[in-house]
This record gives sequence, C-alpha cells and structure tokens, in this order.
Amino acid sequence: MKNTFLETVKGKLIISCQALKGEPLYSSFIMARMALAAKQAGAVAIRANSIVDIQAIQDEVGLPMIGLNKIDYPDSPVYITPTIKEMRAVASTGAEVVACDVTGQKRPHDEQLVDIVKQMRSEFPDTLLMADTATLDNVREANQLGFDIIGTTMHGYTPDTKGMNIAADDFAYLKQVIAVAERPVIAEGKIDLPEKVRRCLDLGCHAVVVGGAITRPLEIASRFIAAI
Ligand SMILES: CC(=O)N[C@H](C=O)[C@@H](O)[C@H](O)[C@H](O)COP(=O)(O)O
Repeated sequence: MKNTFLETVKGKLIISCQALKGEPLYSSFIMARMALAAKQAGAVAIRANSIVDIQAIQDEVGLPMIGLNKIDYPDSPVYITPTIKEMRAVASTGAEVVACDVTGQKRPHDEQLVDIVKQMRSEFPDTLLMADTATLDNVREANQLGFDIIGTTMHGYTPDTKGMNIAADDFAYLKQVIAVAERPVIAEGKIDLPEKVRRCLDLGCHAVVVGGAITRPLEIASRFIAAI
C-alpha cells in the first residue's frame, strides 16, 4: 500500500505523545488517551516512543505515526532508535515513519547509519525514514543517505548544540535547514507556542511536531510555577 504520510501531514500539526520511565505519565494507556485528545483537537499524526506505546496509540486513534524507540546503550550517546534492532521493531508495528538519530555520533556496537538505511530499504521499502538531526552537517548527511524526512529534533540536545533553541533569532537556524535539506523538513523541538507553529509553516516547513508543550504536564506546570 502506498505510504501517504507526507501528503497527510502537509501544512499540519503532528503531536508527540511521550513519557519516559520516571515521568509522571509513564503509561501506554495514558499515551493513547493523550493521542485521542490530540486527534480530537485536529492533529493529523502522532509521534510516539516504544513499541507498546505505538501499538496502544494505533489501537486507540488509528492516525498515521512517526515511531521511534529510545534505548540507552553504554557505548554510545545515541538513543533515538539507535540500532537496526530497534529500527526493525518500530517498522514492524506498521508505523508509517521510523525516526532515528542522525547526529554524526558513534552508534552502539559501531553500527553504521549507511548500513542501517540500506537494510531498512530492503526489508521495509514502504516505510519512510525520518532523520532526527542537530546541525546543518547532519542535514547534509541525511540528504546523502536518502532519508525521506529531515527533522530538527536533536538541535539543542548534542554537545555541539547544547542549549540552543530553534526559535532563536526568528528561527534563523531553521531557515538554513530548509535551504540545505533536499527532502521535506519537519520542525521539532521546543516549539512551545501556537504562533511558533504558524511561523515554522510560513517559513516553508512541511509540518511541525509539538510534544511537551501539549503532552507533558510536568513541563507545562513547571513553566507556570517558574513565573511566580
Ligand atoms: C531530544 C529528544 O529526545 N526529543 C524527543 C524525541 O522524540 C522527545 O522527547 C521530544 O518530546 C520531541 O522531540 C518533541 O519535542 P518537544 O517536546 O520539545 O516539543
């Protein structure tokens, strides 16, 4: 069946529903309900972490999904769908898109991204691959490897970009990403206001992912508390 994810999300909002172990909402049941609220509000796709959460959300809302699997390995800082094992597991759920780290950092067991992409293309030819990048060099690598979607997910979360914010200087970095990317750009990471979503789309992003500002109540409540 043709993968229509990119057509479905064009100019629209994707909501990320994620809670890691240790976070107050850590529960597939709750993530599925978060996804239902997202759907009722008008989100056209969901981004989710872990096989159980992806499946629970698929059952509850039936929206297209960007799936990932965060795993910490002792020999690598890469944690978003880091190895072929997690890539396969996420694709096997039927998620339309599998997202993985493309930050140029060493992967677990020294796996090479070029091999992972090649393997995924042969095993899951209909699954789109999203590159979670942090820098323009990462975007160039994603272009070269033939990723289908360029995400800005890791901007601000690598040693080189620590503390940076995609919205700084009227999205100056995002403008460069759009200029360099050879595939549709999905803006993601610290987009915490509706006006910012609008701006990302006006600048030429294909779609926008918002997570914590909608689905992480601890983060939302902390912002209010910090204002006191
Ligand atoms: C850096 C990293 O691990 N980002 C993760 C990627 O899936 C999620 O924890 C974020 O919530 C997601 O990217 C959406 O971003 P925000 O929650 O800022 O809207």
